[in-house]
Amino acid sequence: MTDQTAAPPVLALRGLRKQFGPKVAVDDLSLDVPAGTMLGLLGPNGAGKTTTLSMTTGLLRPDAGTAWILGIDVWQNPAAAKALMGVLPDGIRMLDRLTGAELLRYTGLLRGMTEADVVSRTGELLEALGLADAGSTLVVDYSAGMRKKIGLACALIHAPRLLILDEPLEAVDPVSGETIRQILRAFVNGGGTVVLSSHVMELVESMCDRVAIVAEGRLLANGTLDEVRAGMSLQQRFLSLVGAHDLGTETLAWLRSS
Ligand SMILES: Nc1ncnc2c1ncn2[C@@H]1O[C@H](COP(=O)(O)OP(=O)(O)OP(=O)(O)O)[C@@H](O)[C@H]1O
Repeated sequence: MTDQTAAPPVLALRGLRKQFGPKVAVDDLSLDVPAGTMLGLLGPNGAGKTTTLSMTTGLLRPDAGTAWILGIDVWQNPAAAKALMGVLPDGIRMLDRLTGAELLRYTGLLRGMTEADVVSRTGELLEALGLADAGSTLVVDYSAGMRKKIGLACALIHAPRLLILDEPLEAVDPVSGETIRQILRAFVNGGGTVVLSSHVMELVESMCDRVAIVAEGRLLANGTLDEVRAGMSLQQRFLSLVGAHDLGTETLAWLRSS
């Protein structure tokens, strides 16, 4: 692990804000992510996680504020900032008329990699992620979990400094999930930095050393896993911050058979 106190943050978000019509999706959000750490971004549905990550990765222009990757302003110098990061977006259409291998090749060449590196890394990534037999299958014919894995492979192929992953283990089977955990741990142990969003508390608790919790576009907690948990489980802490939704006894009473 790198010395987190001395090194400048790999990712710095400052005053990010985004409004859709009357809805403020992200409201004055600032956050630092130190080098060599894995941050779990948590929040209930509609909290603003995807909107935050989209503004961080150059996909969605903020109304105010900006994001810096290793000191480079994503919105002033997008090409340089994007070269440093690998991104697994949520719900963005891939070029799914390509095969898995073609998609990786296209991504690698677009990233300026040499042909030889693209070929060797494509083979390694397909093998590591259990997609070796599906390398010549069109991505449109992949299952949801396979699409997630090929998306992750695309994010990794150019060996970025920062990975930004929206729900990286969603729809992924347990065997592949463990492989992805190992890949991400090795990436962080090698000095890389990861920001991932998830709804799975056990995933965040077992993998992340830092946690940020957002609700209604605002940052409610941010720090090391132990700081944020404050002596509770992450689930308890999350519910105490976000507010548990307690169903009354009469709600959905018609579902009871007797
Ligand atoms: N393009 C858009 N147009 C209008 N409203 C949007 C748009 N994108 C997001 N929103 C709204 O902004 C809010 C935050 O959405 P966002 O997708 O960032 O939440 P999230 O935390 O990623 O949610 P989830 O966990 O359900 O994926 C929601 O109220 C959503 O309806």
